[in-house]
Amino acid sequence: MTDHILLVSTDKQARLDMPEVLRRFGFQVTAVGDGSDARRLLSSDVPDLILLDDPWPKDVGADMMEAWAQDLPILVLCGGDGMEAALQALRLGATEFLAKPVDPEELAGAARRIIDNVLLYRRGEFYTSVLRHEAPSLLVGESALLRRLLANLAAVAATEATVLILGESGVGKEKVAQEIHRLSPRAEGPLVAVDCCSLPETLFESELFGHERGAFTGAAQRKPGLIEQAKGGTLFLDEIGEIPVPIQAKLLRVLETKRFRRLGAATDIQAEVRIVAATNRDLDGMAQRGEFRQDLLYRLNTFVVSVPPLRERREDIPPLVRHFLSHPGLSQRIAKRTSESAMQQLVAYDWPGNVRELRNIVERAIILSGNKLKIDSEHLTLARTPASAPSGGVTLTFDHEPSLAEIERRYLQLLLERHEGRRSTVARVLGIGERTLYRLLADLKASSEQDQERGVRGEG
Ligand SMILES: Nc1ncnc2c1ncn2[C@@H]1O[C@H](COP(=O)(O)OP(=O)(O)OP(=O)(O)O)[C@@H](O)[C@H]1O
Repeated sequence: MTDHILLVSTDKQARLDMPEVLRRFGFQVTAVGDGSDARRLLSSDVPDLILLDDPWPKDVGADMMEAWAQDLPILVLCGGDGMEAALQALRLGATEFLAKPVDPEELAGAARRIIDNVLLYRRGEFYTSVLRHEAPSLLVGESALLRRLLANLAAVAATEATVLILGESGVGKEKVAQEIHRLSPRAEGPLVAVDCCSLPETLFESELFGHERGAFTGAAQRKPGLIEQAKGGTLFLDEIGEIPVPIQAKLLRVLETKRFRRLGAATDIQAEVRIVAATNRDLDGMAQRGEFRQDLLYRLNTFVVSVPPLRERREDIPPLVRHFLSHPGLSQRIAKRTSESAMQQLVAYDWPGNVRELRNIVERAIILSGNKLKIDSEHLTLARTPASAPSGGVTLTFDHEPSLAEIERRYLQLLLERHEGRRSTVARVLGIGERTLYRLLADLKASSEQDQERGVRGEG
């Protein structure tokens, strides 16, 4: 197929001669004398290259050049004293320039090279995107809801839009963030995940934005923050509802201006990141109570992805079970299957702890079934559904006089089991914030690692 060049030149003689020369090298050329003719032609036909002759027409402004350069390669021909024009053209996105007078062969050679390069680049882009999309999704499942979710993810991944992921605890919000990153043009860059719940409030700012040397006592070195570490990639802010209000204002500035400042710095830095955030909290309610900035919420709401709870997409349960059974970390390298009745039980269960709970149950069943190939109902330790779960009293029994710390630990374990690890619910029952609960859980984890006795011995 003949490659098509659009020549834009105010020089009438050039509009006659140059197409003649280029045609000899196998190009098809259309010549126009001003920007409006060029625009008209571009609205109906897409050339492979724009050849822009200096001095270019008065009605070809910077905006027009930039718009052209977005879609098409531009080769600029500049006069002996036209260096300034050439540089400006390059700044606006032109691909290359040649100084006049141009040797016909050199001109044809440059045009051919540029067109071929663009084609190669576009092919590369196409196949990369095909491969990326054809690689199995990180999100396992076959339900219509999940397929719709994946289609939304693919659409938003291609853009730079900020995404807010909503959903119950354990539903797969972090997996969704990973999938957005994987499908995005930033996939080669880093994905930096920040658990806003676990970052102590005092460290939050310096961790996120970094600090200069001497910014505060103990800041012996300049330290880039997580935003900088995510440069060229994606910054995933998990549990964004936990961000302290003063930091929310600074984060809003990053979203609005793409700029931020290290602690103790005098100048701004460009934030070259795409931000994806997630929460299981009701940010609207928080905003109404003044716990979350309305303007930040407004910014985050640009594109909202809601991940449905597992009980609303039960078709995903069998493929997820198979996925976890074949997970090398979990399967102990035995290809296990579930009995029909076990699978039926799993599909019928309500999964208040969502996919995380399913994963835990499968993990436990793998262990409990020992060397048996088949996982049966007896290996499933499904909790009582919330409807049948005790809602009121609690009895903790000890075979000795417990310390206060022991009682606290046991009670936390009980509540976690009862509420399927849903931190927000447990925090509400205890009347504390999720951040405080997180700290208690970290202590619990540390002490239960030392404690060989597992599980809850007493309950109401
Ligand atoms: N569709 C899925 N396919 C495969 N694994 C999944 C899927 N959804 C969730 N998981 C797995 O379930 C577990 C919980 O998922 P994840 O951590 O993404 O949930 P979350 O919604 O971010 O939880 P939280 O609200 O507690 O932060 C992880 O082990 C994750 O790999």
